[in-house]
Amino acid sequence: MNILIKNASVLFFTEENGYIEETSIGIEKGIIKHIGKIPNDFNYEKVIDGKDKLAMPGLINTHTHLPMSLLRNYADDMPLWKWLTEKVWPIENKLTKEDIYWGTMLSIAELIMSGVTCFNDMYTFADTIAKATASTKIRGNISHTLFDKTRNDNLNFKTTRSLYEKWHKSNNDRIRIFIGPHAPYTCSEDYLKVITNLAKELETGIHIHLSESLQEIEHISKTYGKTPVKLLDDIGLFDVRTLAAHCVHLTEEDLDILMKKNVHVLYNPTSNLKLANGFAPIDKMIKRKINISLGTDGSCSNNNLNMFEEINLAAILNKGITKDSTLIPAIEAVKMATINGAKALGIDDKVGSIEIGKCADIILLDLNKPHLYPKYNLISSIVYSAQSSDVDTVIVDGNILMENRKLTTIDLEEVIKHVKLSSKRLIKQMH
Ligand SMILES: CSC[C@H]1O[C@@H](n2cnc3c(O)ncnc32)[C@H](O)[C@@H]1O
Ligand SMILES: [Zn+2]
Repeated sequence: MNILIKNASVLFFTEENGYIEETSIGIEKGIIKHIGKIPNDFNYEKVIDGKDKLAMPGLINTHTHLPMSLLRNYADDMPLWKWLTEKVWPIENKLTKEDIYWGTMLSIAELIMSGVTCFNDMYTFADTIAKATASTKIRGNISHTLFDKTRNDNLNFKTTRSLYEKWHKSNNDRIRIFIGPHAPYTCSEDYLKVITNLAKELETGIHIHLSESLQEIEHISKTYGKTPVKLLDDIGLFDVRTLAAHCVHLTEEDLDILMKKNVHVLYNPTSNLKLANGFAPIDKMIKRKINISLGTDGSCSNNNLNMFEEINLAAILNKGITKDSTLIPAIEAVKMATINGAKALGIDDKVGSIEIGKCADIILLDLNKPHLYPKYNLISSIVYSAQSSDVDTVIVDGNILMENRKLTTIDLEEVIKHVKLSSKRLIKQMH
């Protein structure tokens, strides 16, 4: 369906900055074909009135565990290791394929309703996650989590290979498959080497948790006599595109390695705070021009998938930590949630900004809200004042997934019905 977004305030990026311009966007076969003057012969089936609307690139949530919304508010106020081993892993062992499906559907509904057009996920039953992604038409980068210590996985990579063959670049290239080793403390050195070779063979990337807690640093130092970053570098893992979630505890040498090897850091401020892991050295990463994108982590450690909260937190938290009010400027926080995520995933030629030739992954915010007046600076409005419920319309690949806050590809009542059944059964099984 061709769409005309007429006279909206539109957010554009420049290399160093960004600006807002009142203009129109013509979308043809899922692609942004026109910006500004729309040619008279442009045929469209749908007009979206841009009055009091801000059009911006869809948000990219670069670190999720979608099925974990089933575990929302199940395990709180605990440190990471206790949280994983005493609460999360025992209940995850009880999850069925159906639970995974409905938990994922619940998360995708939440993502779309809060302006996310693309996610980067890591979980088991990834084939089921891919099915939910395909049916809802959201864009998703998916990895099947691999462990060979602590928990056992299929060490022959059968699941990862078949996931890749079935889904990589499918659904008009909305779905891509990465390899997902869980972390340096749950995967052995040899296993990580084989994983690196698999990523090279499949020409895809790696999504991993890295240097998240002090306990991880101590454990890896005791086992290998080096930091987790140095361990992965020595293995050669960074020779393939690496998306590293958290990166809270880093030495200067670690930071230099991440910079040299173009590792993409997935920054999860809420999760880092809630699991009491600390503050990632974002200022030092910025100085080294390391690409930083934002993520929520799963809904059991956040406990929502609201990227507006992460944008706000990224901007204000780092000012407080460094006592430098210029760090991170509003536009930089917005880029972390959009174009930087696209760069991490290697799809910045397709999405992440509103430009002619890119896919139409666009969201519209309703500006006619008390907390968004006056409109002195709409980039500041996004970062310091907007709420996820201001998202009115969501377009992915030219498909309208939400209009006037109504989901078009998800029956939310049905999803909630199944989530209630799954959560009741799970809690019974745990007692
Ligand atoms: C079974 S697939 C993914 C695996 O990762 C666990 N997980 C979720 N959040 C975190 C985190 O912040 N650090 C480490 N591991 C995490 C999740 O519970 C799953 O077991
Ligand atoms: Zn995680």
